[in-house]
Amino acid sequence: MIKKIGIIGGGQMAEALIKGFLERDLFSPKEILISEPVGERRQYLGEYYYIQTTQNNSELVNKCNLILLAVKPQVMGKVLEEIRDNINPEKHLILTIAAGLPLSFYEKRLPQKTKIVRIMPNTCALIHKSISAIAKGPYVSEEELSLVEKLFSAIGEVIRVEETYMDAVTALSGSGPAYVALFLEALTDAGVRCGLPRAVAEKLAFSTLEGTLEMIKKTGKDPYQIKAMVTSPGGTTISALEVFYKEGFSGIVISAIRSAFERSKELSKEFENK
Ligand SMILES: NC(=O)C1=CN([C@@H]2O[C@H](COP(=O)(O)OP(=O)(O)OC[C@H]3O[C@@H](n4cnc5c(N)ncnc54)[C@H](OP(=O)(O)O)[C@@H]3O)[C@@H](O)[C@H]2O)C=CC1
Ligand SMILES: O=C(O)[C@@H]1CCC=N1
Repeated sequence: MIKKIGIIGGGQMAEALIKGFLERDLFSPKEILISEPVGERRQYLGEYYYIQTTQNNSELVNKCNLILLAVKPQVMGKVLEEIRDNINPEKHLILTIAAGLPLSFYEKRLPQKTKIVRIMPNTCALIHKSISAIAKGPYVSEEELSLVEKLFSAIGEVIRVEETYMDAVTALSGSGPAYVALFLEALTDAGVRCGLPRAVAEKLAFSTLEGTLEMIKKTGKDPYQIKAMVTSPGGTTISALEVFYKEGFSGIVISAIRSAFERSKELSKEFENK
């Protein structure tokens, strides 16, 4: 059914997806066409992945029936204006990974009955460990949604959600790798503060995070139980936890993610008329 995928925007998420599609044999290089304005980047993508490249978005839409929009929300309005007249609702299935922009943003700018699926992956796509949430528009069939599920399985896990959850998904798992990286950085700095050489602190912090996640997965215990297992009466862990509780660690995490959630909602308003 899907003959060729056209990707608009050749940035880091697009590259992660291309890598996944090729590694899982979902497309051959000649079935992938990418549109990217920067010549150097186009050349890199073309030469490294042997895929076809263009700078012309409407030409890309004419040549492909599956279109993946991988540009920043700031330029999405302009891109939709460029491709609008080339979209055929019978032929095209549109996928978008842009943060914040609701399905209605695309519906307003594309021909009536265009089939659109909104997806929120994360950068762990680079190593096939993304979690991608997908939400479909009204004209997308079950078969088409299954196809999208299969495509995004190439870069990790896929979960179906209602569109109303997409801003929360973006705030939690879309932006999530940045929070985890920040926590790792803080753990490493803490080790350095306690006198460890940076390389040692980094190794301890990374392994601890990895081991804890693996242990939660393998034992089936929840984070509360794991925390209790580590916390000896009158010991070191409870001293640290006391500070986390006093300083409002969980409250900070919740407020930060709520802020990303609000920002995601704001984005659609900010770009509504662009
Ligand atoms: N980064 C992340 O972790 C995640 C990002 N997303 C979403 O994915 C989308 C892409 O993000 P990301 O890959 O990080 O961004 P990038 O900036 O890396 O990629 C976007 C690419 O689109 C190009 N571009 C700009 N204008 C046009 C145009 N008119 N036509 C074609 N291409 C164009 C940009 O070129 P130039 O550099 O010249 O502007 C750039 O190469 C965003 O909407 C983001 O919200 C979703 C989940 C996670
Ligand atoms: O920061 C952003 O807006 C994008 C969306 C999710 C991750 N990065």
